[in-house]
Amino acid sequence: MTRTTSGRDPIVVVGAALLDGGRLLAARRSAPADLAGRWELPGGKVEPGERPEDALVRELCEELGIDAEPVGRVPGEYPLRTPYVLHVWTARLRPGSPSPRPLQDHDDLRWLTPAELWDVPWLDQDVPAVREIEKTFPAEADGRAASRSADPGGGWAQPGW
Ligand SMILES: Nc1nc2c([nH]c(=O)n2[C@H]2C[C@H](O)[C@@H](COP(=O)(O)OP(=O)(O)OP(=O)(O)O)O2)c(=O)[nH]1
Repeated sequence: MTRTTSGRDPIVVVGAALLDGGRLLAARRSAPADLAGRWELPGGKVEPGERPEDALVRELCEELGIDAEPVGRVPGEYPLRTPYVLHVWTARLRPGSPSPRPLQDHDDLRWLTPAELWDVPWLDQDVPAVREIEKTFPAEADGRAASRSADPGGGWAQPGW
């Protein structure tokens, strides 16, 4: 899946905060060598003319074999290596979807509870995005409601978290 953009426009990589039962899916990269062994949000590059939500669904199907539904955009734009920037979307499994499997780009998957969120070595560039996800992780899932700063006015829905 190779593509270019004209000029110096950034290329958007969509990453999924895939949530199920109050847990977040983390994926361990198997390639390239400089990223292998570190954990990321599954997803990939948006094709020219493709809607980010569609890219997310496509990438999650290709990489994990799942049928996912985007829920909403996590605030922020996170710089990766030039010319890429990471946009994060919350997502959930559609009813009847297979469970995720590491079909390409990854060699391990973990469902993380809020308490386990920092148990994996995330890619350095993903840490700010994971911090943003953490703000709206379901408070009821770990009993730390008072310490969280969910932003119901932020414009992204959280059903199913
Ligand atoms: N999907 C994803 N990629 C990330 C994250 N953090 C990060 O630095 N990247 C980098 C790795 C890659 O250089 C680039 C996205 O590559 P990719 O391999 O996931 O995307 P893709 O499937 O569309 O790529 P391709 O191999 O088909 O060309 O962004 C992340 O959290 N999720």
